Amino acid sequence: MNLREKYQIPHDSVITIAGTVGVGKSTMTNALANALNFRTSLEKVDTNPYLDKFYADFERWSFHLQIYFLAERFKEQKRIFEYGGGFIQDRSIYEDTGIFAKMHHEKGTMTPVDYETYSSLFESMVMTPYFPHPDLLIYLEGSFDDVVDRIKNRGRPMEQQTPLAYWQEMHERYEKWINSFNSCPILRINIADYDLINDQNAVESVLDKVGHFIQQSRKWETRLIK
Ligand SMILES: Nc1ncnc2c1ncn2[C@@H]1O[C@H](COP(=O)(O)OP(=O)(O)O)[C@@H](O)[C@H]1O
Ligand SMILES: Nc1ncnc2c1ncn2[C@H]1C[C@H](O)[C@@H](COP(=O)(O)O)O1
Repeated sequence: MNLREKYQIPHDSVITIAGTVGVGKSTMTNALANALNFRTSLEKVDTNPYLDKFYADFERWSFHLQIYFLAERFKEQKRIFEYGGGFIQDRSIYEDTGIFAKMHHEKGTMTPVDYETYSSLFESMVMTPYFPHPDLLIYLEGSFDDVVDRIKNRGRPMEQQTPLAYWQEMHERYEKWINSFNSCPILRINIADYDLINDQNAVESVLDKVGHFIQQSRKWETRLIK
């Protein structure tokens, strides 16, 4: 019996991993996809034509970057649909608007007109009955200090040059955002409770939680339909 069957995770599940920059989303995405034999939908940082420019000048590039991310995530959504699910997705589309666009708008690094244009595009593309939401959003949470250590250790130059206040603001916004998020079921996991890098068994403890959670959600759905 493979791990997907062992933990009763449906073969067509779409699981998205959310959380602040550096918390461990890509690591979790790869670990779960390997264990389940699922495909990954990863954020491609190296080929992003705006990201470096954005970190150097938020005001000039924030709108361009958000439009780029929206297009990329929609392309990925189409790919996931065409394969019929069985995906682990590195970051949800909801964070683009709920965290990044909102934060840059409120901090004055995205103009009100650009924010309005972006938000109306997002609303008409994503917040509709035609947009398939993931089966589960795994929210990774961790202390600010641990997250900053991980950003430092990873060493992406553009992130090293960004003031700590930016990451602090984002960390606080994530906590508020997840408390009011309701677009799909959420499973919260604290990064202090597992270690995917040094502990071979850690992925199975996550799969165990995911399996239980999906079974519970499906029971609730069945009761609601009846
Ligand atoms: N369990 C862990 N323990 C220690 N370091 C970790 C762990 N998980 C991830 N990391 C490291 O933290 C950094 C950020 O992880 P990453 O998965 O790239 O985060 P994200 O995709 O959320 O930005 C990477 O250098 C990664 O190797
Ligand atoms: N929507 C976004 N707006 C601004 N910056 C973003 C957005 N989505 C991702 N990013 C940045 C943050 C990081 O520097 C890289 C990759 O994110 P990560 O959380 O490390 O996977 O892109």
